[in-house]
Amino acid sequence: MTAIAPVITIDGPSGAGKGTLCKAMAESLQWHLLDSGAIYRVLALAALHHQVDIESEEALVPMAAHLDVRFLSVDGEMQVVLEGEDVTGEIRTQEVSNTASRVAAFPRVREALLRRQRAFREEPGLIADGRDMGTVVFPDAPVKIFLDASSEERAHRRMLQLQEKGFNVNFDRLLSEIKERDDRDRNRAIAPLVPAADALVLDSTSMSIEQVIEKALDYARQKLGI
Ligand SMILES: Nc1ncnc2c1ncn2[C@@H]1O[C@H](COP(=O)(O)OP(=O)(O)OP(=O)(O)O)[C@@H](O)[C@H]1O
Ligand SMILES: Nc1ccn([C@@H]2O[C@H](COP(=O)(O)O)[C@@H](O)[C@H]2O)c(=O)n1
Repeated sequence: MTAIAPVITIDGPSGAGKGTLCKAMAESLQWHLLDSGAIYRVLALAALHHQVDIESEEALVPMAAHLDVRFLSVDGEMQVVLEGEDVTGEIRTQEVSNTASRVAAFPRVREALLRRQRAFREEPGLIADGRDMGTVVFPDAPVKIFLDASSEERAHRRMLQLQEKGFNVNFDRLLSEIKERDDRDRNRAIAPLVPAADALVLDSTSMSIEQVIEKALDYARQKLGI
């Protein structure tokens, strides 16, 4: 029998620090990385580019099934190529974030993207970042972490991140967008954002990035016996 590669799932709401944690864990363990949110973002961008009705599940499903996307690693950073075009920056806009969470609410869209996500599971192991990694995509993962933080702290982190990139941002607007996206992700009928029953819930509101990484790595190593 072939051994199946282990997976560490990191789920949680927007801005909790999942991407930062996953990148650090993948580097430390030298494992593969899946940014599942980027897949939903690419689908949203493709729909916007091709003027596909984002309210139509019927129209989105074939797009999801045939998405021409490649994830490349360039100098240790993920580069996203959609239909031959580098869209790494474009998938991070507010418009794409909001569209992604709308298209992600359709059951058949999620179904169409399942196999693509599971294909990332390769030796020596996978760190999977998302909303339903531990509950739906990799329910058999030996290590599951649900990373949380208050919505105010997450909006504050996002504000600093955008300011560092030179954007002029409004805290109240960011907070309300975060709450709106959380609400949609938590209350959708399929694969809602909830901690898996066997996940370690980590509230990072008052933790530094370094503390979160240390705690998550200690937990994973102890569970995996490595
Ligand atoms: N514990 C922490 N304390 C302070 N800032 C943090 C912490 N963790 C992450 N950050 C910062 O918060 C911002 C958002 O983090 P990150 O992109 O990792 O979140 P995310 O959960 O992946 O968000 P999304 O789901 O929207 O992609 C980044 O600028 C990151 O450096
Ligand atoms: N497993 C996932 C991952 C993401 N989504 C949806 O995509 C949006 C963007 O995700 P980011 O992690 O890049 O912020 C997110 O708001 C979710 O609606 C998802 O449903 N499942």
